[in-house]
Amino acid sequence: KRRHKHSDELEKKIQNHLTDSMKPPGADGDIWELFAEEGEMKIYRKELVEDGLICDPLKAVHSIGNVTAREMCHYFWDTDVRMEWEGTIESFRVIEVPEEFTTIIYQTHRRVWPSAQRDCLYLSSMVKVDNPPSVGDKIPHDTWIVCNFSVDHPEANPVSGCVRALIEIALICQTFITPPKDGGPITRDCLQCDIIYVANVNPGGWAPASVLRSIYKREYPKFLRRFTAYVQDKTRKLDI
Ligand SMILES: CCCCCc1ccc(-c2ccc(S(=O)(=O)CCO)cc2)cc1CCc1ccccn1
Repeated sequence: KRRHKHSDELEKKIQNHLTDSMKPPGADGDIWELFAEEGEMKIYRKELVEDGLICDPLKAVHSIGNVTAREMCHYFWDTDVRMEWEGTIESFRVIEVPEEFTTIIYQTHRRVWPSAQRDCLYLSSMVKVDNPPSVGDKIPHDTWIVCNFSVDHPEANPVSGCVRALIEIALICQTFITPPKDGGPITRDCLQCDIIYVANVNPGGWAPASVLRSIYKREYPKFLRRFTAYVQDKTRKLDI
């Protein structure tokens, strides 16, 4: 059961995301504010201040065609392509690979004046979910999750001057297949991928509420637009 130091914590977090994060916003009686909407993409936030720090939880739901849940999670998890879609990190290093689809990453984010620069040290794991809860009456073909959460590590060797931000993030993707009416083969056009992205970021130290909230308001929609477009582009049939 315990494959590495963080196995138990990882399992618990994945279970929590599958029960809590997969509920549509508002189902849990919580009041989510819809703050960005573009087509199928809807981004919700809550205002949360902990110890005087802005820790606004974020939840985004999206649905895109022509890709599978595994492709979405692979490109989100795979550090080989991280800098191709991530716009806010200045540098990152894979510190340790505890097991095949689990890495421990140290990354620094671009500094946002007047706040101090932030860094993150987190475990990132990609897992296929066996018995997913089905949302509504659609039956998913498969469900994948990437779970990123802050951990400690002796070899982080942090950049001096950085304030350590703490993150709890998950990308949960489900593939839905609509076979062609004429009984023909299943192609990419039969695929739909439903996406849930939840992010809880504690900035780790003081930053003006107005600065933080404007960063989140700008960066999350940009990230979801850019990342989903990136995966659709990487998986598109090669133009012959
Ligand atoms: C003064 C700035 C304080 C916040 C700095 C901060 C901290 C953490 C994060 C962040 C955001 C997404 C992830 S991830 O989804 O796991 C992907 C891998 O990188 C991990 C970390 C970002 C940012 C910078 C602000 C910001 C907010 C949203 C989106 C992008 N940038």
